[in-house]
Amino acid sequence: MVLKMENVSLRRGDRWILKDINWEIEKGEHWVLLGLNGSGKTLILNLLNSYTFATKGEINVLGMQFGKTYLAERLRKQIGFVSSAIQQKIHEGDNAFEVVLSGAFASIGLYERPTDDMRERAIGLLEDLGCIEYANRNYETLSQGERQRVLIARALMAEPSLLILDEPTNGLDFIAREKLLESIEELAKKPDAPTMIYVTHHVEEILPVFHKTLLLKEGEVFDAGKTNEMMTSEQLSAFFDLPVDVSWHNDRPFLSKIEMANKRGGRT
Ligand SMILES: Nc1ncnc2c1ncn2[C@@H]1O[C@H](COP(=O)(O)OP(=O)(O)OP(=O)(O)O)[C@@H](O)[C@H]1O
Repeated sequence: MVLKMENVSLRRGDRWILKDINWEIEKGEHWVLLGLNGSGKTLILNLLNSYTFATKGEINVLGMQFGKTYLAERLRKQIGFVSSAIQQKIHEGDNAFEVVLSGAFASIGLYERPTDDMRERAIGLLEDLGCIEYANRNYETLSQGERQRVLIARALMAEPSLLILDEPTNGLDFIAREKLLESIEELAKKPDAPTMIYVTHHVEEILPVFHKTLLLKEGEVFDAGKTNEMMTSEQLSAFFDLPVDVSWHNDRPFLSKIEMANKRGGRT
């Protein structure tokens, strides 16, 4: 078991903004967390990041329970994060190599002296993610797509058991998005890959290696299970409260809205 959330709820004021979240992730699974804006995705990630604590319920990562402060540091190294929040914190002047190295210490910026093994690992990851040619460039000079690759390499430095990619294709053009998705797919297929959670609100970004999907709606689990069972026209029409049609191309789902005029004969 990699992650287990049991009846996790979060209250702010008199409102429950997460309600009874149950989610179990086994080793070797790759999951998508799909939800519309405001569905609670960031809240769940903040819980996993220990930025915030559950009002009710329990969270376990690799058998370690969250909320026990002495485990916070160890847990943080077990979970690799790629998110725009981290991107904004990267120090100006750090080059891509340094950004990747800092991942070994779960720090932003490099305060400790990296070992030769760490340097070698960082170079290997920069190569794997296709960013070795800009290893010496300052992070702030990189394009959005290049930055995301560097951040994924950084997140992998500490050899996490769980890697969370929070909307990694934000701000990427179509080509850059598809190229990044290709790299993520390659990464996920590796036998020593960490368990991955891909957080998105875009159905068409769901790669075939992400066999499991959790649908999050208004702070609650709408449904969770095999991706192909979640990605049906019927299921997603109920999820979005809107008649939609799911079609598959190259093992990836694509979503289109069903227009009222052809709704009668169009849906199966
Ligand atoms: N501190 C807070 N107090 C009250 N409500 C909050 C607080 N933090 C978040 N919320 C609410 O909880 C809901 C879920 O927010 P969250 O940011 O997790 O959504 P999200 O799924 O990440 O959306 P997006 O895709 O837009 O990033 C929203 O309605 C938000 O307004």
